[in-house]
Amino acid sequence: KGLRDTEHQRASPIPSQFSQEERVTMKESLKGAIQIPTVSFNPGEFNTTALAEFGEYIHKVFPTVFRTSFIQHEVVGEYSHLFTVQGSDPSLQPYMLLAHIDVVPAPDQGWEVPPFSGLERDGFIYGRGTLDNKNSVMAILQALELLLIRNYIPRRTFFIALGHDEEVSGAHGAQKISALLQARGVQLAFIVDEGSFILDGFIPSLKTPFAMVSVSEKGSLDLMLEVNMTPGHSSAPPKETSIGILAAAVSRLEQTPMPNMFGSGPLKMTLQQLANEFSFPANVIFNNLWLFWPLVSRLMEREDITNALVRTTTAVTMFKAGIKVNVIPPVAQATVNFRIHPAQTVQEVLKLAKDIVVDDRVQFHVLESFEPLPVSPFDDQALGYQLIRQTIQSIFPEINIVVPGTCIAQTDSRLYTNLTTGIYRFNPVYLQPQDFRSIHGINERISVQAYESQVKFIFEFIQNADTEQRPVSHLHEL
Ligand SMILES: CCCCCCCCCCCCCCCCCC(=O)N[C@@H](Cc1ccccc1)C(=O)O
Ligand SMILES: [Zn+2]
Ligand SMILES: [Zn+2]
Repeated sequence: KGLRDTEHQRASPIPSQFSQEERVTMKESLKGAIQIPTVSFNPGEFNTTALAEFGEYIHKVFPTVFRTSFIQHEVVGEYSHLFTVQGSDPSLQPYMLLAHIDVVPAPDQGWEVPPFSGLERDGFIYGRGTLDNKNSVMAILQALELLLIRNYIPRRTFFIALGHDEEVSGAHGAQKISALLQARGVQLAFIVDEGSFILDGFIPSLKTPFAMVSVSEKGSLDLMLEVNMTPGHSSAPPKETSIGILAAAVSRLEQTPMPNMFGSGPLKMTLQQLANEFSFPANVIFNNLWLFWPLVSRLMEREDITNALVRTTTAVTMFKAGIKVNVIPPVAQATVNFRIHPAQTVQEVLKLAKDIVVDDRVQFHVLESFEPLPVSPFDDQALGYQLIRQTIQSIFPEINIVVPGTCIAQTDSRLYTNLTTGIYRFNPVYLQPQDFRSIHGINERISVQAYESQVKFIFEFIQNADTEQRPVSHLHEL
């Protein structure tokens, strides 16, 4: 089901066709963005020189955006950017496009080309940020630049928010932009952010790619486990040390997965909507989840990515202990990162963790926590969701299916729940499992053609958001 334009729409939308010169310019602009190492290392620890340079760079490559009278540009939290694109029709509720300009570190080791070179090879642009998330930063501004050059004047106001510290929490960027807009009394129809893709090859029995728009997002709990014991000489050790006790505790956590929550949250809906895309007999199984759910829930546990969709995951990420080879260690500390399933809460996961460890000598310290995000509407009336569907249909006509999903990581959009209930996480880019591993990994890359499609998608999306919408019963009628 989807939305269809009415006769009130613009007489002729501007076609998403770009000249050869524009196509070369847009890919070169992306390469230039990749070459600026806007790395976030730790909360509050960024490459500020690169972030400042990035601010100057976007002025240089998108001059029309910066000189257009109905666009207001503000720098927030020193390095984040907020654009207000004032529409001509104040009766239409504004929306917001999100992306982030920072990237995770990328040591050269293992890369085919240096990670901040932005080199093009065999039709791909390589580098840190090509998928996460400078592709979106640049595609949003590029699409707007091209629309403005074609004298487009939007009807619906929209915001573009580019955070500079998403990779380390968003506290200085997204959170400040969110507070600023709230103080201005802004309420948004919807937000579109990173967090999902057109997925290809993630489910073995599903051969056709499908678009998954994440309508929810997992929460998180960072727990520090600590054991304190009396130090002493290693020549006469006690039966148990702080390291041994803590190692046993984290091992119990690793060996005892959190409960499988299949059936709660959006996953069941995702699979039901995908059911007819599977070949026999998987199509029968997914069409009859009421009968086969025990089998499906076990199948989902087999792969790490699908396992992350059915439960709260447990990852032991840091371990610190010991001060000298012949000293019984006084303290041992370990950090565990839980990603919380949308049907659970931080408190429930904390209790489950304590019930698994059951050792009074282990202290629990909550470092950071964030509840899972509520499910955004994805029905016929959900403007943001339907605009994404409509634009997918136009730019990727080969994609027959768009499904609601859950983002297994966290995005800046979680900091904007005060402004809207419609938060959609979707990048209009094909993603295969090896591409997924390149995000925060090595050899992150995007094809030139995929980047062009992303620009086209946003170019059409902005125009689609300006058309009057009314529900229609079937997507293929569009
Ligand atoms: C039935 C469908 C099965 C297919 C499922 C396939 C799922 C693959 C989707 C890939 C999604 C990739 C999402 C990328 C976004 C990454 C965002 C990110 O890394 N965020 C950080 C944010 C953060 C949070 C807290 C502290 C520091 C940073 C994260 O760690 O979550
Ligand atoms: Zn990202
Ligand atoms: Zn990331």
